[in-house]
Amino acid sequence: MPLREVSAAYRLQSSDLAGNPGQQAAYDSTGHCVVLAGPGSGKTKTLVLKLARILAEDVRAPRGAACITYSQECARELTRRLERIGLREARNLFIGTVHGFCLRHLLMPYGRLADLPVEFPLNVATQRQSDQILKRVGDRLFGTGHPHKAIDLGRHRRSVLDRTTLAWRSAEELAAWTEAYEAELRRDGLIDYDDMVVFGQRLISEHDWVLPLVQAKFPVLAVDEYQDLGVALDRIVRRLAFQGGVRLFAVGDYDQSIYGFTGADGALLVELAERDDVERVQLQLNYRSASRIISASEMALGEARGYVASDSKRQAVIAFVHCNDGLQGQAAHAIAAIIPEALAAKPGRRLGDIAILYKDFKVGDIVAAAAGAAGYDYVRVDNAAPYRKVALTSWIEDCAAWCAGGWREGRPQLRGLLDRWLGFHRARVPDVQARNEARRLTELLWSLRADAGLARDFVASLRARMLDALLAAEPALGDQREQVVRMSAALADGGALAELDLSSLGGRDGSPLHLNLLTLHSAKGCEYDVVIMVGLDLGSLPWRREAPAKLRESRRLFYVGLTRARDEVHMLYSGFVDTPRGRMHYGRSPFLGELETRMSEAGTA
Ligand SMILES: Nc1ncnc2c1ncn2[C@@H]1O[C@H](COP(=O)(O)OP(=O)(O)OP(=O)(O)O)[C@@H](O)[C@H]1O
Repeated sequence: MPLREVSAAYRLQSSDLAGNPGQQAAYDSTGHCVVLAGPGSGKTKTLVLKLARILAEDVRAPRGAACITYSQECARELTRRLERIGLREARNLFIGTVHGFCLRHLLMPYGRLADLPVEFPLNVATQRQSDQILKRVGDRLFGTGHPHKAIDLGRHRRSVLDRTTLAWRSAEELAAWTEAYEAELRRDGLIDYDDMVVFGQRLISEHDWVLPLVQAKFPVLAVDEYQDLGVALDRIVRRLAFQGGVRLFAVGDYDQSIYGFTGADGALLVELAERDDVERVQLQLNYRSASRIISASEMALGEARGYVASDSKRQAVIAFVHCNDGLQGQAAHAIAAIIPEALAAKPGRRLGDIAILYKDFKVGDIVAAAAGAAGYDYVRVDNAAPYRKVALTSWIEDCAAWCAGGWREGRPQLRGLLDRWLGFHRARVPDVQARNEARRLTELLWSLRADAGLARDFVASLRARMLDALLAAEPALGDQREQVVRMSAALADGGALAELDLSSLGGRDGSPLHLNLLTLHSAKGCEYDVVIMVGLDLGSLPWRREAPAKLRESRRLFYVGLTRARDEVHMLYSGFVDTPRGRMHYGRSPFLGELETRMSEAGTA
């Protein structure tokens, strides 16, 4: 794409980098480059602009770039940021999760040619199917009520890729459980989510012929949030970059590594950056947070990183708030006192600038009930949300945003919606069919434009007229279909989102009018003026008697929460937790005590 086609927004944003030597060095890099930097330092911004530059200057269509990140949420944020500077997902620009990349760009095109032990076309198990098989097999092997946990099986499976090693056999029962589970999946002709990455990795590692094919299509690979992407992706990246001639641009932050429990290992990022053939760039400036929040977050982490605020004069609120009536009281205080005050504190501040963060969906239920009772519209991202954000549900939400008025200003862009639609098809769609599908979808979306109306009618029309046919024809979308069905159920009479209107469905991601309720894990990569963390009690964050590695990860989770804030952080606690054995007065989170002491020693309390 010639540079002139890249937007004025690109030129404007890239000129920002000139004031920051680290960002500029990464932007000017010509070989493999890894950017290591703290929160709010502009890693993602640099990655987005660098990608635009590479596509404008170094790579010519039909060749392009693959941009991989941790979650669907992060992928969507990248898509949005790229769209803002005039780039959208296309045949030669993949933006998505590692699972999506492995499925669409490794297994679907090349899997048949390798002797992988799976059936084609690929049939992906729904979450429910894989949960059921896992339980059945576990009960058969170890008896009902056995102590082994699915989460441990998942971690073992993801972190030990070579099954001939001692490391695999060292957890004998988990290994046996995995093998029996996988055998049962295969008998049903299924693969699961983790299989996509494991088989993608095998394809890349064991078949030299795949490398030039991937390199021909994607001579550039960009990775965001590298610290959370795990062992399999790390192997894929190294093989493509150092043996396959693919140019790598990766960004990440070891201190924000919070997925060790799934098998991710932040040290892989650090090792990658230390290679002689990789240019390592370190960024020190934080554009997001006021300087008191930056120094408090380093104190919370217990490591001096020397990060500096881009604007040293900004004021911050850092509050430790004791609510003596438990989580309900914390949620009520956040809603009734903190939010109205925060809204009044800055002209133009809206609900979308505020987030309440918590450990898990059970706390989310309590917070959501309080927000709902106060009449606040909110968007909730946790395991109890009515449906999970997967590529298809995100696409439906974006179509809703377009139909609810976004079409007037091209937000999101119609072309991007059409390209994503074509990307859901198993095989590359022939040009004639692609044009036909694009026309049909354009006509459909055009006819569904409305400034008002219920989201349920919109989703029903989209499904009936195009989506359900695709879902029936593409077994690889099995797990995504489940989420679409859950979305419809939530929008139906009596469902959790029964009254949702079209624009609210479209605004379920980053809407300025919705309060954000998220788990600490899902808040990664996000930023808000005001961050309210609830449930900061010992026995919750952290658990009591966590092993040292787990405790370090909990501390990093707390750090991630703090560093989402631009102006205000409110940390709520009660000094006790309610457990199945009753109320336990373990005290507040030790992270709070340490932070308060360090802040008062430093004179910043
Ligand atoms: N050179 C710059 N000049 C002005 N603002 C910038 C610059 N670089 C980044 N920013 C702004 O800083 C904020 C944080 O940027 P970004 O989200 O890219 O950081 P990050 O390092 O990816 O953060 P995190 O790791 O916490 O997700 C954004 O609002 C971004 O627009």
